[in-house]
Amino acid sequence: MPISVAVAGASGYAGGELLRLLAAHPEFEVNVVTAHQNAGQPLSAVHPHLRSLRDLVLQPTDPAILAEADVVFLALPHGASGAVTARLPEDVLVIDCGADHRLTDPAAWDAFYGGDYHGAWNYGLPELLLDGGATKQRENLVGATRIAVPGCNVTAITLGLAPGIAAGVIEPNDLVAVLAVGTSGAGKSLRADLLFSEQSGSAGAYAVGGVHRHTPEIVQNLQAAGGAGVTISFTPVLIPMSRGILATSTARLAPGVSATDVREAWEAAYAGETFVQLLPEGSFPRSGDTTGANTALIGLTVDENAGRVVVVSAIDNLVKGTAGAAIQSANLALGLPEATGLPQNGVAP
Ligand SMILES: NC(=O)C1=CN([C@@H]2O[C@H](COP(=O)(O)OP(=O)(O)OC[C@H]3O[C@@H](n4cnc5c(N)ncnc54)[C@H](OP(=O)(O)O)[C@@H]3O)[C@@H](O)[C@H]2O)C=CC1
Ligand SMILES: CC(=O)N[C@@H](CCC(=O)OP(=O)(O)O)C(=O)O
Repeated sequence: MPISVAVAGASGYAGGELLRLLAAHPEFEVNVVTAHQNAGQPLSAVHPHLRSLRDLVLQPTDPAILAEADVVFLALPHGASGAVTARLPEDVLVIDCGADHRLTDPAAWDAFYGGDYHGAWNYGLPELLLDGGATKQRENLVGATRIAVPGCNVTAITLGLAPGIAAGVIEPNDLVAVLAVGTSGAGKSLRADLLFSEQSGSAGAYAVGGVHRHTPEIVQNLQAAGGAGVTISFTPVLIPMSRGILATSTARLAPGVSATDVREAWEAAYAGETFVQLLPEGSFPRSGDTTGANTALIGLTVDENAGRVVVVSAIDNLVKGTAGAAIQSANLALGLPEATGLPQNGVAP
């Protein structure tokens, strides 16, 4: 018997990517898709690329409709999922791609989001190192019934820096990250600043100066990895590409640490991981190397003059940054092999 799945927010970018991956998953069957303004439309009207699901019709995002499924994926705007999740039965596995259940600190929620705080859920980043690398987050996901998927910028930076924090080879209090990000990260809703004529041929920083709402989530993750007193200055730069994130993160070397120690820390962190891969010294990923894949690629070196570690991490924001992480976490929660239905290979060019 296939596992019955519902996707809320199915007309958006994250919802569409969930559906593309779920349609290729051998254990899941998508039976319910919901939307807001597009409710009543055939799915094929908003996602003409999803041919195998063309007979589905978008329904209103009503918890009673979603509760018909065994597994519910939510891809709703921030603040919209809390009210829905409160009305879903305990025995339904719920995976929220929004921010509503990511933060453990209500004060951080108030400061960066505002509105009702709905509490933190199990965090959907299986490869996240915990407690100095003693364990990883995947162990907490087995059997979970409520999972909060990370923000995409958060995933790129966390996977890049956590090994150095966990191993104590970088200083946690002087982290800097600058990210080139694609426009699909902003969602599908109409915004004048995202028009083709505004974006094409130009790059611009946004949420500059420690105000991006992903900041407390990154700090939360790196503290969980073992860093005390984590501070990070993080600046996203919107560039003219539809998908992808390329994060360049740097950190001061801890005293007495060599370049060999650094590489060994990252190698140990990701040895055996299917979806997080460290590239050889001298190789750095391009965001396009991960397009369509649930893969994070990491390039690493030490800038000896500056005394800093430089980590370049690439993900597809809609796959490892959202929909892929959601399905990887669902696989773990349900006791399925973690990589089931998830592509390691991307598309190129
Ligand atoms: N895009 C990305 O790269 C990433 C997104 N996420 C998260 O995933 C979630 C969805 O993002 P994304 O797909 O980009 O956004 P989109 O704007 O593309 O899609 C939003 C979806 O939510 C529906 N919706 C809008 N308003 C409401 C409402 N009030 N109640 C119920 N449904 C509503 C929309 O329906 P309709 O179109 O019919 O109005 C649409 O299906 C967000 O929480 C986002 O932060 C997380 C990581 C990365
Ligand atoms: C281009 C752009 O606007 N990108 C978004 C990324 C959104 C994301 O990663 O996810 P959540 O919204 O779920 O946190 C941003 O920087 O806020």
